[in-house]
Amino acid sequence: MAMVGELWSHLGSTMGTLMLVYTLFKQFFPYHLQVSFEKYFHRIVRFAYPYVEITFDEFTGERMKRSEAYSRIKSYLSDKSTASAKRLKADVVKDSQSPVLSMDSNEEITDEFQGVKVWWSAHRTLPKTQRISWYPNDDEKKYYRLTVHKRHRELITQSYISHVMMEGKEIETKRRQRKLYSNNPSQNWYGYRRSKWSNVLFEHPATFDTLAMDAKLKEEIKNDLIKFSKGKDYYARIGKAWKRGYLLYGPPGTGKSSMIAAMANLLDYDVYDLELTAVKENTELRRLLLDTSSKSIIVIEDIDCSIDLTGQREKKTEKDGNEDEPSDPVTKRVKEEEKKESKVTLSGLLNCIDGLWSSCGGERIIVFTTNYVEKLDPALIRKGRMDKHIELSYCCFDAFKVFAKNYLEIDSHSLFGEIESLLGETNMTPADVAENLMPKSDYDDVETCLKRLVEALEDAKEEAKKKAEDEARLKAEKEEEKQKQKSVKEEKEQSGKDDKEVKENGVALEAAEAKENGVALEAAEAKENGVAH
Ligand SMILES: Nc1ncnc2c1ncn2[C@@H]1O[C@H](COP(=O)(O)OP(=O)(O)OP(=O)(O)O)[C@@H](O)[C@H]1O
Ligand SMILES: [Mg+2]
Repeated sequence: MAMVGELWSHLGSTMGTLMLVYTLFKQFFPYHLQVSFEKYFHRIVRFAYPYVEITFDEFTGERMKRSEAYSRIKSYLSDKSTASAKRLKADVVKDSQSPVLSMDSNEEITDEFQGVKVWWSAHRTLPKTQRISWYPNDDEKKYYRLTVHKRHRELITQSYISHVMMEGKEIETKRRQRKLYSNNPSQNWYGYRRSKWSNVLFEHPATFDTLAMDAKLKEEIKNDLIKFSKGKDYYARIGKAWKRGYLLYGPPGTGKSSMIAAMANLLDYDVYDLELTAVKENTELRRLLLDTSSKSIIVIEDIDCSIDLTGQREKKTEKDGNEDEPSDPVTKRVKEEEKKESKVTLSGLLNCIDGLWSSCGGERIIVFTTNYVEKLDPALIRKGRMDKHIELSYCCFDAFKVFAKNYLEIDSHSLFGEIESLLGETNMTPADVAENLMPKSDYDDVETCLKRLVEALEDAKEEAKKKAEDEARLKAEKEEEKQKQKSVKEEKEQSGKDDKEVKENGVALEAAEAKENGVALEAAEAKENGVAH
């Protein structure tokens, strides 16, 4: 690859002559003549200049999002510039060891495509007003410029640029260190850091080989993921956004987070760990998701704790709020505003998962985890949103064998039979099985570790039995208490009935007596009247 100095030799004698005229004119003519000459000179140069220039800015769009084209060109050129550019910049670090080199500002290199020569240069423009600051200037603009002869315009715009983008992406993918992102609170989104996500290198060692679970289920999940990652054309053909949702549920310590790490390692994806409680509202959530890259897994852990799924939490906060309601109307208003602000609603989340926004930006996997699947709103986990529901449960014998292989490097042992039947009788999480199997000192051999597990399983079985007995006793006591209360109630009702009868009888007696008395009185009166006549 030749240096860009060659570019000028291609401009030919016309440009050379023009430059010479310009220099002479500037030296020998007075200033007021220079000004009007310069105007015409630039027009002539533009007319005679036989090249097309294309600029690629580092940031584009209203939201000043980093341009993907810029990063791809950077990767593409870094390969080329390592061999030819004189000033290089070491800015990205791969495998924490080898720095990745790229072309420094104002450096230029040439490239060749189908026999056509093109020139690339890196630029940086500084703001007009300089200010003293510790931080890099926000107004600083970086860009690459591609220069090519006019007659190759079509080839360059139609084929060369796509070739650069594709190669650049491939180099990026090969080189990139996978990252684990976590969302920043929105007050940190602007200003110097200007980032919605913070990241660290993703170095979780879990893989599907180290994941202890049912072998058939494991294979099924792996195939599902691989099929998804290769499904670009398929998804385009059936008219679906290229994304897939997984719901991982099960008790604590059954490997939900480990499975997410294994998924990322299998597919070579980044992980975005989205903390929903730090997101104030639906629009913020949308912005966060728009700012994720393709080939990524977006994770919302413990989804049941992160969002008001049923409306109950909302009611609860309102009730709580009433308890210490401020009397001052201004504070009350501020509190109300705050309450209104900190809300990501279920519908907002659903919209982000499979609304129109969700299709922006290429392949993505969304994973929700929960310990309580029954608490989740069916709308959230219906197929199409969470396409695959995976239950991670207590350790089975298949899962134990994976641990035995990984932790103790054994495929069989005389204690395996006993362990298998104990695992069938009692519930122990993979996390607990792993902890018991792990050698605790250099003196712990295979036998010791397996025996420790057997003991732990027996203890767990005993405990579970005791717990079941206690529960049964408690249930029986409760039942007895209920029966007692029932019979007391019945007795009371009975005695109430008796009282009523007594009362009713009393009233009837009184009525009969009154009647009798009334009749006697009337007879006496009639008699008296008769005597008088
Ligand atoms: N299925 C498994 N395979 C391999 N290791 C496991 C498995 N389950 C648990 N572990 C081990 O137990 C530890 C805890 O597992 P993990 O964090 O994946 O559980 P979890 O299901 O995400 O739990 P929680 O619901 O509390 O978040 C991990 O460090 C891992 O080593
Ligand atoms: Mg977890």
